[in-house]
Amino acid sequence: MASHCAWTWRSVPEKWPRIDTPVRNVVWAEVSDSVLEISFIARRRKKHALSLVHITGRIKDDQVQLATAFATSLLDAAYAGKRWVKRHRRLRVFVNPKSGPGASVSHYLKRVEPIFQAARCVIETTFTQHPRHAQDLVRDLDVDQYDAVVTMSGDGLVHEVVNGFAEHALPERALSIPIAPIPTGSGNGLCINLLGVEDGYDVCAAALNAVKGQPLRIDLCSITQNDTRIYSFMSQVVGLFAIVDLGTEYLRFLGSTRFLVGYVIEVLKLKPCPVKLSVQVVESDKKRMVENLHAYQARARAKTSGATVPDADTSSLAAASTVVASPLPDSKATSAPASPLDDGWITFDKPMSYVYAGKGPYVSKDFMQFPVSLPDDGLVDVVAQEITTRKAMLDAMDGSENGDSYWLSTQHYWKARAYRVEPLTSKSCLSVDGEAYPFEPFQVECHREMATVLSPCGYYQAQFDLPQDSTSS
Ligand SMILES: Nc1ncnc2c1ncn2[C@@H]1O[C@H](COP(=O)(O)OP(=O)(O)OP(=O)(O)O)[C@@H](O)[C@H]1O
Repeated sequence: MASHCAWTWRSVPEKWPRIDTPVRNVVWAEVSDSVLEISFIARRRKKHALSLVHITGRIKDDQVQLATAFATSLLDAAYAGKRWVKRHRRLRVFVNPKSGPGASVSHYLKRVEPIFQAARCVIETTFTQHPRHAQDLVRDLDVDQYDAVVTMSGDGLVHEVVNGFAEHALPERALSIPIAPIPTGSGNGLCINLLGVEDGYDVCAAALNAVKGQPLRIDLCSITQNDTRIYSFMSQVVGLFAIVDLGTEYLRFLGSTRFLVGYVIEVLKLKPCPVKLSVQVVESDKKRMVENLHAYQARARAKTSGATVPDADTSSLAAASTVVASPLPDSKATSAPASPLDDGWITFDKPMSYVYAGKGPYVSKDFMQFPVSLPDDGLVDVVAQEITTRKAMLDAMDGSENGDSYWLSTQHYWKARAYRVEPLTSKSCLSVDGEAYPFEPFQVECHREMATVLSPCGYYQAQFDLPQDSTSS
C-alpha cells in the first residue's frame, strides 16, 4: 500500500478539495450498515493546523464486500509500522484548565477528544482541580488498566505524572507506562522535542501521537534536597532563567512570548546568580558532543527506517555513563563538598547569570538550551552562563531557537553524571521542569531510561550542526 493516500472529488473541486495525508494519519476505517466511514488527521489547506476529517459514504449493495475489504486493509496499514500499534488504546487523560493561556478545556472537547473517539480509544478523563491533582491520582493508578497517560497541559503536568509514578507502590511498572503530552501550556518543551518545532504546538498532532506513538525510554534526573527527592524529566534552573520561568505568571496570557518578555526584563537587571556549582563532568568538548549527537541521530533514523543498525549504543558517552537503569535508584547525594578532580568533579567559580541543566534540546519553541541532549545517554547536560554584558545577553536572543548560544565562549556546557548547587544567599529561586522548589542546596543525578514517553519517530526532533567554519569551540 502506498504511504500516502488521497481522496478526490473531481466533479465539484471547490467544495470538495483534494486532501493528502499519510496512511499513518488514518485513525479509523470501517463499513457499518452499508456506510463506509474513514477518519483521519489532515490539513484542510496547506498552511492550516492539523484537524480531524471524517468522510462517510453509502455503499451500493453489490460493493459492500469490496468496500469492507478496502476499509480492513486501510486500517491494517494505518496501524502497521516498524512496530505494530495496538488499536483501542486505553488512555488516562488529565487536562489542566489553568495551563498556558487557559484554552485547554475547549481544545480538548473540540479537537482532541473527537480524535480519541474516532480512533475508538477507551478514555478516562480528569480535568485537574488544583496543583498536584494529577500527581495524587497517578500515585494510585491501576497500572494494568491503561496503555498511556495523556497530559493536556504544559510541562508542569508531565512533571506531576513523573513524580506520581515515582511515588507509586509499583514505581518501575508505573514509569513504564508511556506519557503522551498534548501542548496547551506556555513552554511545552517535551511536545516540541517529541513532535518537532512545526507540530510541537499542534494539539491534533499530539493527539495522534497518543493514539499511534511508539514508546521511547528517556532518562530522568533525581534532585535531592534535604531529605526529599523529586524527579525531573526536563530542566533544573537557578538564576536568570528561573526568575523568567517563575516570575512571569502575570504574563501568562502571552503564551510562550511571556518568556521572551521576562528575559529582556531580567537582562536589563543583570543580577548575578548567587551559587556555587560543582559538576561531575563526563564530556566538555563542544564539537565532540555535536559529533556524538549526529552519530546517535543517524543510528536512530536508521532504526526507524528499518535499516540494519548495531544493537548496542557504543558511543563513547554512553559507554562512559555508569549510572545503572533501575527504577528508583539509591541516591548518591552527599552533603560533603565536592573535592576537585575527585571522580571527575569540578567546581565552577566564575560569576554566573544562570545555571540551566536538563534533558531534551528545546525548553520552549524559541529556546534550544540543550542542543546536544540525547534522550537516553544517562547524562544530564549542564550549562553555566558567565556574567557578560547586557548587549551580549540581548544579542544571544538572536538564534536562541537554533541553539546558537551553545557556541558562546562565555557559555560553559558539560555532559555530567551529576552536579550540585549550593546557594550563597537565601533570596532567589529554583525551577524544576517549570515548577517552583525551595532555593536550598540540591544535588542532581541522572538515571538512564527511567521513564517512557510516546514518540512518532523514536528520537528527539531537533537539528543542530557544527558551525559552517567549524573553528569555534
Ligand atoms: N485546576 C488547577 N488550578 C490551578 N493550578 C493547576 C490546576 N491544575 C494543575 N495546576 C497547576 O498548573 C501549573 C501550570 O501547569 P502547566 O505546566 O501545565 O502549564 P504552563 O505553566 O502554562 O506550561 P509550561 O510548564 O509548559 O510552561 C502546574 O503547576 C500544575 O500543578
